[in-house]
Amino acid sequence: MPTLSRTPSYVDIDFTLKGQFGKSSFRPQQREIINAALGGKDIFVQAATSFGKSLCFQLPAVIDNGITIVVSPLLSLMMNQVEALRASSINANTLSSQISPLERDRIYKDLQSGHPRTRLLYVTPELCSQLRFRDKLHVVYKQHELARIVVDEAHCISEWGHDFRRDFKLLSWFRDAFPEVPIMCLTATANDQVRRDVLATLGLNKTPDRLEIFATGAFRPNLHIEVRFTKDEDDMRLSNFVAWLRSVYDRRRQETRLSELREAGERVENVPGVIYTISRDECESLASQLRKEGIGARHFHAKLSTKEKEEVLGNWVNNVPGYDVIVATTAFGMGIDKNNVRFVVHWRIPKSFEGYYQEAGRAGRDGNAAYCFLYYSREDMERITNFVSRDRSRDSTQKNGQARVRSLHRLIEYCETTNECRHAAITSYFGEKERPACEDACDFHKDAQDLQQRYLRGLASDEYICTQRELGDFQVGALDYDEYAWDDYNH
Ligand SMILES: Nc1ncnc2c1ncn2[C@@H]1O[C@H](COP(=O)(O)OP(=O)(O)OP(=O)(O)O)[C@@H](O)[C@H]1O
Repeated sequence: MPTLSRTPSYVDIDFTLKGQFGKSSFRPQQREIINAALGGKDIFVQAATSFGKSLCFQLPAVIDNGITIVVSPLLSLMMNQVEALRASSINANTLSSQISPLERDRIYKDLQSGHPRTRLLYVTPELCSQLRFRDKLHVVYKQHELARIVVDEAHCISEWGHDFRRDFKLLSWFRDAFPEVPIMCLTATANDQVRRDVLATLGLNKTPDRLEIFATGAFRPNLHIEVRFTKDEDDMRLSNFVAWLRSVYDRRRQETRLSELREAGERVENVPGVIYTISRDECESLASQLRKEGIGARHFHAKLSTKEKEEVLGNWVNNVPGYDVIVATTAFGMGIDKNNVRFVVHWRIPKSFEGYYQEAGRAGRDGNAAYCFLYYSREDMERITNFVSRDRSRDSTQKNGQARVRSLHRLIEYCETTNECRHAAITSYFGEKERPACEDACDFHKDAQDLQQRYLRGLASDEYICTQRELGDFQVGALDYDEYAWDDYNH
């Protein structure tokens, strides 16, 4: 059996952090995770969005001998990470449908050499099942150069997870084929059941003394979380959102703030944000309505060409005027790492609790205050429930179907609850016992009475919903969901 040459203990990880990644210090727990990885442990990391999980495998990959294989569900996520690593002069590549045949051959030759120059290779789970790729990994393994397998967004392995993907289950092959090669898996959104399932599927639970679990909790104290109530008959979303954004602009126009902005070379309207909608049509029409209100909004969904997507994303990331707000479907999500996103708005209730929090987690990655609103109506709740039930019977496994329905029910419950801290509801959903120190970072803590009144005034009554349900008003189709907004995945 090939044994891997592990990194010597005198390696200075602070030096690599500064020199190669340009960061001055580790965030809490990153050092411990990286040291455990360098010690050859299997690792499960569950940490909040924007924690800095990527560094936990990228830094060891730079230090360790050999190549690190990173399995990732999304093309956009891979491309972003590869670009960022290359910008730090790290030899990173991706083997995906996005690269040219020439580039692909070059990478396969690199693997075939047994001593690849590539330090991090990003691949899809689908590729990991292909014989050609597996054969090349065996060559590398025999040369003791397979340093680590990383499974990013590891909740996709579990049928109990909201984003289950069948090909992730087949990753169990890695432990069987390369028993000594350490495996690291990372996620922001796993409850206990998902975690157990991930560890069992990857075979990590069979060797508990090799395994270290790091769970830092889901609480993001800088996110101000609110649910805003509305109904079809008196839909206030647009006026409410525009009024809120204008009030933010007005605050930025006040004298002291304005001079600070001038000094920083920032525009008043450069308040970057994302609005999540569910249908492509709504995504386009809302962006256009916002432009009519003088807001620099652009739409983003799975049906845009790669060139269009790159243009919208690039201009938004670079704070170009006219690209302040992205109106997107879920095609825009994981892997978006813009640090000054000041708000994430859910225009309608999303399909799952985990999806909601993952998307909200795009906000405030610089640690400064950011706002997360979810516009909730009972009519949407009915529509999305019908949609998820249909989806369940169509293409998911029985377990996964149940898990999705349960996740949506918990999200509905969360929206309809007015007597509890939002952050506490979220961390409790992810199985955490400790109450987060929210202070006033949610609608309940800001003004519980106002929340209760908005709830009573804002929603359609149960009787009305019952009648409309009987009339068949909430059947799937009424909203034209961007079902495979997920078609960004590399199927
Ligand atoms: N020690 C550090 N010092 C400064 N910035 C850091 C540090 N570690 C990570 N970051 C930055 O934090 C941001 C978030 O990191 P990363 O994308 O790895 O988050 P994540 O934990 O994967 O979050 P998500 O699950 O939301 O994608 C990145 O811009 C990254 O460069």
